[in-house]
Parts: sequence; structure tokens; C-alpha cells
Amino acid sequence: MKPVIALTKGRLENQFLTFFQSLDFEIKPLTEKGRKLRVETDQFEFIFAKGVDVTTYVQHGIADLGVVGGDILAEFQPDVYDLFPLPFGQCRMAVAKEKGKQWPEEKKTIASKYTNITKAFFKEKGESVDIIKLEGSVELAPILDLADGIVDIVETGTTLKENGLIVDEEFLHFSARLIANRSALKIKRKTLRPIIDLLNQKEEL
Ligand SMILES: Nc1ncnc2c1ncn2[C@@H]1O[C@H](COP(=O)(O)OP(=O)(O)OP(=O)(O)O)[C@@H](O)[C@H]1O
Ligand SMILES: O=P(O)(O)OC[C@H]1O[C@H](OP(=O)(O)OP(=O)(O)O)[C@H](O)[C@@H]1O
Repeated sequence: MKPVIALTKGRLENQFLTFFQSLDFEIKPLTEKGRKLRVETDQFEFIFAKGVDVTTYVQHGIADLGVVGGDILAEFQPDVYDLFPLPFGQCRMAVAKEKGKQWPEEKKTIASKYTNITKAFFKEKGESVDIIKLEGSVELAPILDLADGIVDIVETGTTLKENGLIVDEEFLHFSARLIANRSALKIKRKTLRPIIDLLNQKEEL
């Protein structure tokens, strides 16, 4: 059986394919997959899922390896083996608010997709906040007065800037990471080790 690799669909998938190709792996079946969610190359079987679901497939041993953002591991803390950072998907986690606006004197309301990270960040500061969970376009929340600020990923800062927000504090740095199913790592060591070693490139793309 070919090793199964779960990829986070979208942004990380594209960056992974560029990286994978640079290591001389065959990627044609992956770039030509259309809407297929399960694709075989000559050496591997790939499955495509949302980040948090990648961790679920790896945790349950459906996939041997997975490519997922470090933010997802920090937020959901899945029971998987976190192998090492991959040289793409770099981003930061930041608190942001509207430019020129002060925080309220009373308890802040923070909107985020990352409620656990947000909770832990403010707890560490000894600050109690109200957290509102959103699923995306979090930058809307302060503009529309749903929240005083947000906790979200920043890469170029363009989304914040174009929506009149500024970073108040950056507190975590992430990149994509290679994860593995704990028992697959032992049982399929011989097959997985060479691919894991090849993927362990330190240089940023
Ligand atoms: N702007 C960004 N720059 C760099 N990496 C990012 C950025 N946004 C997200 N990421 C990383 O890529 C991963 C996948 O993000 P992506 O936006 O493709 O999916 P998502 O956040 O689950 O949204 P969607 O609901 O559109 O699938 C994130 O978990 C994070 O690690
Ligand atoms: O600093 P930037 O380069 O502008 O990138 C940051 C944006 O990218 C991500 O959103 P994404 O595009 O994944 O959409 P989403 O808000 O629906 O998650 C993140 O949530 C920010 O909104």
C-alpha cells in the first residue's frame, strides 16, 4: 500500500505542490485533479481536506502523514506526531483593532476563528475578555461593531490595512508543518522515513 498524505486544501496545497516539485516528486496528477479529493501519484496517495480535518484523518490513521498550518495544531491540539516545520505557509497570529480607536475601558470583546488561542493569550495576560467565534472574514467584526478587536492570522498585512485595522500585538509565528500518525510512524517506519527525511528541508521557499 502506498503511503497516504493528507493535504490542507487551498493555499497550503498550492505551496506544498511547488515545494514537492522542487524535490523532484511527480505532481502532475495533483495539478490536474480537478475537484477530486483523492488522487494517486506513482508513489503516494493524497487526500485533500480542510486543515482541522487533515489532523482528524492523521489522528485516526487514515492518512500516515499530513500537511497542516501550525495555527491549527495550536488551536485544536490534535493527538498526532508534530514532526517539523515546512518551508512555506509562514504567518503570524496577531491582535488587531481599528486604526485610531482606543480599547474600551471595560471588558474587551474579541472576534476570532481561533477561540482557544485567544482565550489562552488573554488568560496569560491576566485579562478577562468576551470572545465571539467567527468562521472567516474576521476583519469585518470591528468595522461593524461586533467586537472591539480581533485575533487572526496576518501575513502581508494587506487585509488589515485595506479594512482600516492595525496590529496591536503579534504573539505567535507559524508555518506549515508535517504531522504523522503516531503508530504509522513506528509500524511503517521503513516506508515513511525516506519521504520524511526528504521533506525535512530547512530553507524557506
Ligand atoms: N494569509 C495567510 N498567509 C499565510 N498563511 C496563511 C494565511 N492564511 C492562512 N494561512 C495558513 O494556511 C492555512 C490554510 O488557510 P486557508 O485560508 O487556505 O484555509 P482556511 O483558513 O481554513 O479557510 P477556508 O475556509 O477558506 O478553507 C491556515 O491554517 C494557515 O496555517
Ligand atoms: O495579511 P494578509 O496577507 O492580508 O493575510 C491575512 C488574511 O488571510 C487569512 O484569510 P483568508 O484569505 O484565509 O480568508 P478567511 O478570512 O476567510 O479565513 C487571514 O484570516 C487574514 O484574513
